[in-house]
Amino acid sequence: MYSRNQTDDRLAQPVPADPRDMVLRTERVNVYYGDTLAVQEVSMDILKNSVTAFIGPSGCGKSTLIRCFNRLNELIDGCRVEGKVIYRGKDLYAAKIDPVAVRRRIGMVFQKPNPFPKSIYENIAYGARVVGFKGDMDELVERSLQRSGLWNEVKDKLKSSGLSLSGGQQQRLCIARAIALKPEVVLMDEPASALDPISTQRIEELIHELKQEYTIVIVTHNMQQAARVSDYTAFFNAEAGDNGKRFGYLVEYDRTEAIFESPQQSSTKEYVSGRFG
Ligand SMILES: Nc1ncnc2c1ncn2[C@@H]1O[C@H](COP(=O)(O)OP(=O)(O)OP(=O)(O)O)[C@@H](O)[C@H]1O
Repeated sequence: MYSRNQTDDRLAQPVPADPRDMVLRTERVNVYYGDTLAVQEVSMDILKNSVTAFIGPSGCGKSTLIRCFNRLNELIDGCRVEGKVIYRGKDLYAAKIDPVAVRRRIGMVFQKPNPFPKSIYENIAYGARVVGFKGDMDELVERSLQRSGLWNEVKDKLKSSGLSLSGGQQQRLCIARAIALKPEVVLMDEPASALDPISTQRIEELIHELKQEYTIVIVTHNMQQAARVSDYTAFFNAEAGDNGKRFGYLVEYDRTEAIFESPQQSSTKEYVSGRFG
């Protein structure tokens, strides 16, 4: 499933041995906010049924890049993406591609749990109804809550508000909502950073289970978390351009073990050993 490859304009990095295992690819992606370059020339592949962690110092563009994978950046005024983002061989930004359909295939979980102000049941059912789900809704709700490890805690109060749950439960509800629509990819932007250690551990266990079925990309500030949950890790850094403004770029991308135990770049080594900055 994995090899390491280098071409002229790419860093040595994980590439799938079988092309069918490549879910997402960026080709020389630049992202701008207005005239300001935020992320420069990122070319990378995301491999199927794996967890890929994005790590790096604040402001290096991790969240900006992950939002390219489901076209969420275009909801931000003035944000512009250059280069190509390819999903399953198709250009995600082609004119004929519907961004809503993209977000159905490539779901997202955010740092702050954001359940709808509706019942636990409706948090799952609402989105399914909007996309025209015609199957057994009770079964879909139960299955999604089972998959996110929340069912036993909420099965007797499905009519209660999603907002009545604890932060960790709310985040698992958001994960249940994301997977109910059967995406292929789940993007997670610091999904546990607002949670206590026990809830964090549950989310990490869940990520581990979910990768059997889904491809997961996770932004995390927590290096131990990246080391625990991910198969591959991409380290980003930021530097100042000629105009003095900082932009982020991909420094090194490899199996997580290699990034933490034998990084090739000195800045990666400094970052993962905590001697950064
Ligand atoms: N909505 C926005 N409008 C303008 N600039 C933005 C916006 N979002 C991010 N930026 C800028 O883009 C750069 C990258 O930010 P981003 O949030 O992607 O980095 P990050 O690595 O995820 O940071 P953190 O770890 O602090 O969350 C930063 O300079 C940031 O100020």
